[in-house]
Amino acid sequence: MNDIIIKNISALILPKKSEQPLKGSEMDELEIIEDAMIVIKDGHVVYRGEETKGYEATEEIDADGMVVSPALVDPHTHVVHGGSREHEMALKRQGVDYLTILEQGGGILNTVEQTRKATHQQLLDKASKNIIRMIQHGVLTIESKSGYGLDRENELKQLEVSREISQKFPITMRHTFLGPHAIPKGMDKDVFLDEMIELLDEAQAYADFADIFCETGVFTIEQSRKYMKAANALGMRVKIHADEIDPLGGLELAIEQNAISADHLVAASTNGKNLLPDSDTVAVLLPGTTFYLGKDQFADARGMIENGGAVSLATDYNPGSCVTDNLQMIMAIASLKLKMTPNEIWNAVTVNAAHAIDVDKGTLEAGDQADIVLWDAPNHEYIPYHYGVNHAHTVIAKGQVVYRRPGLEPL
Ligand SMILES: O=C(O)CC1=NCN=C1
Ligand SMILES: [Zn+2]
Repeated sequence: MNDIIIKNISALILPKKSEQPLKGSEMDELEIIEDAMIVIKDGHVVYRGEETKGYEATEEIDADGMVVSPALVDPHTHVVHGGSREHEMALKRQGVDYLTILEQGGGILNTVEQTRKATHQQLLDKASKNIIRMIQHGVLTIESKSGYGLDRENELKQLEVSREISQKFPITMRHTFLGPHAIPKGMDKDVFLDEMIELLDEAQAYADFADIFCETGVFTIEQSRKYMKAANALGMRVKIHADEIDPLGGLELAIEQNAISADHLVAASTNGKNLLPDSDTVAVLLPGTTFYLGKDQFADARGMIENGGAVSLATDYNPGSCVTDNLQMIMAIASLKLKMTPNEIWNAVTVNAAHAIDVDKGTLEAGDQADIVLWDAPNHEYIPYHYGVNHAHTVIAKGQVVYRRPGLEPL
C-alpha cells in the first residue's frame, strides 16, 4: 500500500463531517484551504491542511495548483439493467409523455423484458462500463437499485450483480430493493405488491434499503404506505420515488414513514416541504431527470434549503428518464435550474449524498478512507460552471491512484 503526499493543492475542498446531513444555511458553508496538502498512509488520510513539513511518503503527487476534493457520492442510480430505450426518443419527439409510454407497456416494462433476458454476467459486463465511467468522473460511492426484474428471480439477480460490482471495483456501494417499480403486464397491482412485500424479508439479505415508485398509474400513497410499513417492520430503512410527476403527497409519506430519503420531489407540496426540516429525511433531487423528461418545472431546491431542509443530488442514471452517468453534469444543472450555490452543490454531492444512503463518505478528515479527486479546474465554482465535460484529472480510491486522465497519443 503506497504512502502518498499530494502537494501544491490550490484549493482543498473540505465538506463538514457531521452526524446529521447539512440543513438549510449550513448547506452554504464549505471549508476550503488554499495552498494545501494531503498525507495518505495505508489507504487513509493522516493529514490534510496547509502545506507543512515533517511528512514523508513513498509517492508524491504534485497537484500543480489543481482543486482537490473528496470523491463524489451518487445516491440514486439504476445502473444495473438490460438493454436501452433510445427507440423511445422518437415517441418523446412526438410529445408522448413518460407515463403514457409506461402505460402502453414501454418505459420501465421495456427494460424489464431486456433485464429478464440478460444473464448475470451480461448485466455485470454492461454495468461495469458505467461504473468505470463514474469512477473516471470522480464518483467512488454509488447506490444501485433493482426494479427491472419484477419477480423474485430477476430482482435478486439484479441485487447479486450490484453486490458483485462492489467486489469488482474499488468503490463503496449501497444496494436498494425497488421491487415495486412498475406492475408486470397482466398482473393485478395489489397481488403484485403483496408479492414484493413477501420478498422483502429475503431481499434484505442483499439490500440496504427498500424503495417504491409512488406515482400516478404506478403505486398509490396507500399502497406505498403499506409497503414502507412492511419494510420498516423488518428493520429496513426506506426510500421513495416521490412526487416526480404528479403531486401525490409522496414527500409527506416519506417523512411519516421516517424514510432516509425522498427522491425526485419536483411536485412536492408546500406541506411536505414544511415538514422536511424537522425530519430525518434527505431530499434527493434529480434535476437531470427533469431536464431529460423535457419538463419546465424543476424541484424547489431553493425553497427546501431556505426552509431548513437537507438536500442532496444524484444522477438517477437509468435507461429511460435520465441517461447520464455524469454527476458533474447534474452539478451544472443544479446551478442553472435549481439555483443552488456552488457550496450547496458540493455539499449535495458529498456529505448530504452520503447521508442519503447512510454511508460515512464525502469528507477528508484524518482517519477517513482516502477517496480523493484532483480536478483540472481553477476553483471549486468552475465545475458546475463548465458543463458536459469531465473535469476529473486524477482519481484516488482507498489510497491508490485508479485513474489518471490520458493526454493525446503522440501525434
Ligand atoms: O424509467 C426508468 O427506467 C427509471 C425510472 N423509474 C421511476 N422514474 C424513472
Ligand atoms: Zn430513480
